[in-house]
Amino acid sequence: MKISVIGCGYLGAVHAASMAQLGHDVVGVDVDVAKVEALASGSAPIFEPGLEDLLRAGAASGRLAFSTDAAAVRGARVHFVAVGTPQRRGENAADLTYVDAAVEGLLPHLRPGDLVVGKSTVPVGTAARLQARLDEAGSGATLAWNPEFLREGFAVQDTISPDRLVYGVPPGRRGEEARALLDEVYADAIGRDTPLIVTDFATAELVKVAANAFLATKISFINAMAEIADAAGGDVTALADAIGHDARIGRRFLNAGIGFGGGCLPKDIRAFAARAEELGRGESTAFLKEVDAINLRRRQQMVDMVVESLGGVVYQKKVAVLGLAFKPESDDVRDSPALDVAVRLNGLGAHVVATDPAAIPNSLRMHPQLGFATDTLDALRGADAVVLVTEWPEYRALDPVAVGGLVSAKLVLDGRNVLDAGAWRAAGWTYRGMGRP
Ligand SMILES: NC(=O)C1=CN([C@@H]2O[C@H](COP(=O)(O)OP(=O)(O)OC[C@H]3O[C@@H](n4cnc5c(N)ncnc54)[C@H](O)[C@@H]3O)[C@@H](O)[C@H]2O)C=CC1
Ligand SMILES: O=C(O)[C@H]1O[C@H](OP(=O)(O)OP(=O)(O)OC[C@H]2O[C@@H](n3ccc(=O)[nH]c3=O)[C@H](O)[C@@H]2O)[C@H](O)[C@@H](O)[C@@H]1O
Repeated sequence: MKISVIGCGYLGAVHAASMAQLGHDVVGVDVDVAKVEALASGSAPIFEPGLEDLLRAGAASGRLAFSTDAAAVRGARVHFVAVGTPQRRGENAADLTYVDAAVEGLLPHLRPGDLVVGKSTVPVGTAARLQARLDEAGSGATLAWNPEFLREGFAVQDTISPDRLVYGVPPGRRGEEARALLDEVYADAIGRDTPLIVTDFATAELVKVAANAFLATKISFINAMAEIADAAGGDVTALADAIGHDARIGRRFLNAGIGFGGGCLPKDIRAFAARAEELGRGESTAFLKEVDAINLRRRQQMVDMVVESLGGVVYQKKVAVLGLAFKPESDDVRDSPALDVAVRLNGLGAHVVATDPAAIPNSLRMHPQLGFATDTLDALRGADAVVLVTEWPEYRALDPVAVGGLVSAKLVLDGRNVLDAGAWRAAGWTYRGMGRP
């Protein structure tokens, strides 16, 4: 099937390349010229494991193309909208201007029977409004909402073999046709056991924000427990292991530390709460404000721990910051807790030398005032404190004995609770985690 993907960022680039991998003829459209040039030449503009291989394979097969020209979508039967829905400046609500512009840009090129599929994360009510716009313009096209649950770092595998699919479709015959087209799109992605939920627009939109709100709540819950463990002298890691054995709770997303970031969880819970307020149901999502508040204060708690461990003064102390991306296996620094900690320490006058396997270029663009080292050992050399804030495998694997000889003081602060405290202490280090004795 011929497919177009509007918006080729973290979501759209992977979606386009994966759809080509599944055998479709795909054109990706983006307004960013540099991004389109990179994608068209088979080079990934973002760090995402496996993406570059798919881009090359897609180009070689002739089934994957990219363009800045909206008219390139002509002839496609299904059009995925994957543009950004960032937080509106100075507000909590989502900015829908890109989604609206993408749909307006599609209108002149749609043929009756085409399917426009929303993938972006939007406030509930958006799909109904966009279907009305398609109808009012006389496009003859149908809208479906097919939220995306991929995780950065696993985006390709999550797209090629999703753990579930959700279709929000209009009622009646149009909905049946939409479902049939989406089934065709995903025919090779769906295993026999892949759960498929076919529902209305509002439910599909809500499933997405509810999922992210639940994940964010789980993380803030365990971070609140970490605060109590710190005050009472308990170990949040053992606590998470213990409660995680209860299958009703589960161990995943119970890792305490400096909290969640990225281009989605933080802005999605804020937009959800803002939309609930518009619907007169602000009290139903009031807890999300607490989830956000717990999350945001973890960053300062980490900074306070560094200051305290350095005797109250960080001015001109060399602090090696391990990690900048909001999570490992990504170069994404949108709302990154790790980068935030580095910036706050720098603001206090510390001589920050930050390192990250993938996120230095994005961090440098946003915060050129920070010091950077591409080599981990260079970052560690002469450090008065080592602060681990993104749990890349190479940082978890550091040998405390070997790196002990590089630093000025053997002080390590583990913002992700991933280091073996016993091994670091045995090598002569002062180790401090978050919510660990
Ligand atoms: N990043 C992720 O892991 C996931 C993101 N999402 C959602 O997907 C949406 C996109 O997110 P990201 O890919 O992370 O954002 P992004 O910022 O990386 O990508 C958005 C892309 O859309 C392009 N764009 C903007 N207006 C356009 C237009 N009118 N025509 C063509 N292209 C246009 C931008 O140039 C940019 O390349 C958001 O709603 C997000 O919440 C959902 C699941 C996963
Ligand atoms: O809507 C989205 O964009 C996506 O948002 C998240 O995916 P992602 O942002 O890629 O990353 P996660 O793995 O969810 O991690 C988010 C943040 O939570 C933090 N985290 C995660 C787990 C944990 O136990 N503790 C914790 O602090 C991570 O370090 C990271 O900063 C969701 O997991 C995806 O399902 C969703 O599609």
